Parts: sequence; structure tokens; C-alpha cells
Amino acid sequence: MENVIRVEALAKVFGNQTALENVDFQVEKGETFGFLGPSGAGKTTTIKILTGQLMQTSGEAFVFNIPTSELKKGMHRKRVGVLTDNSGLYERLSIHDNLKLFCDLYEVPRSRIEEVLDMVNLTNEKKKAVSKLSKGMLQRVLLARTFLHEPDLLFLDEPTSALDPTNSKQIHDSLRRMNEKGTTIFLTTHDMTEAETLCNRVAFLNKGKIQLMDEPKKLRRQYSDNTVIIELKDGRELKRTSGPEHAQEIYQYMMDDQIVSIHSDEPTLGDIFVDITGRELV
Ligand SMILES: Nc1ncnc2c1ncn2[C@@H]1O[C@H](COP(=O)(O)OP(=O)(O)OP(=O)(O)O)[C@@H](O)[C@H]1O
Repeated sequence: MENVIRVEALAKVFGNQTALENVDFQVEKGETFGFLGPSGAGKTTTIKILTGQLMQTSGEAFVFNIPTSELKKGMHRKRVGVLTDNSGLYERLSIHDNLKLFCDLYEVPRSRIEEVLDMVNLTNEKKKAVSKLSKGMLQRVLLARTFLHEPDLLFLDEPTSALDPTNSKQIHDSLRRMNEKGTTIFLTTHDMTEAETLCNRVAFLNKGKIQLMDEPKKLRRQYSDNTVIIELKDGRELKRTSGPEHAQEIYQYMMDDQIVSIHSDEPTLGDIFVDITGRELV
């Protein structure tokens, strides 16, 4: 598989503060990769290094096999989209007029505007001035702007932070659509549900170090204690190990038509994070 991002022994020190220490990971073409961690873990620092806004103290970082320090110079810059919290939109202009300006800047045909507005579900709002938009709409305009030039790789720094569930869902849907079209996505978040629904793989970052990295499903299985929850019609919820030792009992509940549901008692990504770091993800 082709690597889009490769990071080796990456470290970043600010004065006497170590923000990243010996970080290694790779992101493959077509993946949605989640970089998860609490506040101050080093997520934004990593994005800044990968997008050429900050130089690492030591180690290597490559995007499209090019050292990130050289990204700004070449054509490769156009292959990357970055969503951060600095807006850079013209407040008095409409959504549509803002996107027109960015089309010209990126040398993208203006016909692309309708496509990206549709992707973020803002077609009906396109004449609204940016100053009149809600936080969620503004975030969707910023996302539409990053979609304009159809980047091969998208960096998203906490894209749904402090948004309501409807706006978050619309953003998730548009990210899925971009990913289906072939865009690789690197996403930071402390929202574990977001990570579970969007990411093929996640890395847990804590105090500048990667603690764990795998597919969400594999992590949940690995940390599961092999128990099942049996919900009965009389309202009881029983927790049993999933081996043969309880087969007879469960069979009897089935024969008595007592079972509402049986499901595995796997931990969430949030549970696993707290388990390995002893820290809540806030
Ligand atoms: N320019 C800077 N100068 C000094 N220290 C910095 C600078 N930027 C980041 N840091 C420190 O590096 C560490 C990692 O910060 P970073 O912003 O990467 O964390 P984060 O995981 O993105 O946090 P959050 O979720 O709050 O955005 C923190 O301790 C932070 O205080």
C-alpha cells in the first residue's frame, strides 16, 4: 500500500516543554486516520509539522514522500487541504462569493462551487453573508473551501469541536463522501464517537507519545473481557462470560422466550484510553 504520510522518531520541543517525543506512524492512501488525545497531547503540533507550518526539533516527517519542510515550495502544496480554526473568510461577502474568490486563488473552475456546497449541505444558504452564519454553518463553509481543489490529503484539526449533533453529522457525511472519492484524511479529535464512526485506524497520543495504534474494532476486541450482556423481558440485565459455561442458562432463557437482546460488552475507545493512560479525554 502507498504511504501518504510517514513520520519517524518525530520530536518537538518548545523551550523546556516537550510537545512530541519519538512519534512513529504511517498513513496509507485512502485511509481516514484518527489522531486522538486530550488537550495538550501534541495533536495540533503534529498537524503543523505535517503541513509545513512548524519545523520539528528532530526526526523525519514526509507527506507524499517529500520532507514536510519542502512542501510549501512545490506543486504538492495543492494536493493538500487544511481545516484549522482560523477562518480567513470575508465576513461581509456571501458564502458563494467567498468560494468564488478561493476558486480564483486555487485556479479551480467556478463550476466546482455548486458541487462543494452540495457536499456540505449549504446549497440553500449560499447567498447568506458569512457574518450571519452559525458556528456549525461557518465550519461547513470552511470545509467546503478545503474541498474546492479536490485535495488528495486533508488535515482536519478537531473539525466538529463544540458543534451540535446535526452539524457534526453533516460534517461526518461530507467527510465520508470525500474519502469515498479517494481523499486520505488525517483527523485530530477528542470525540471518541467521531473516531469510531469515521476512522479506519486511530492512534492514541498522550503527553506527546503514541500509546496505542490500530483499527477501532481490533482495539475494542483486544480490550474486551469476553463478556456478553443479556437483556431480559422482565427488565433484568445479566452479564455472563461468552464461553460454554453459561450456554445452558442462556439456552433456557431463549426457550422461555425471555431474551430482548444479547450483545458483547466491548469497551468504547474512551474506556480504553482511560484504561491505558489513567486520563480522561477532555
Ligand atoms: N508555540 C508554542 N510554544 C510553546 N509551547 C507550545 C507551543 N505550541 C504548543 N505548545 C505546547 O505543546 C504541547 C502540545 O500542544 P498542542 O497544541 O499540540 O496540543 P493538542 O493536543 O493539539 O491540544 P488541544 O486539544 O488543546 O488543541 C502543549 O503542552 C502546549 O502547551
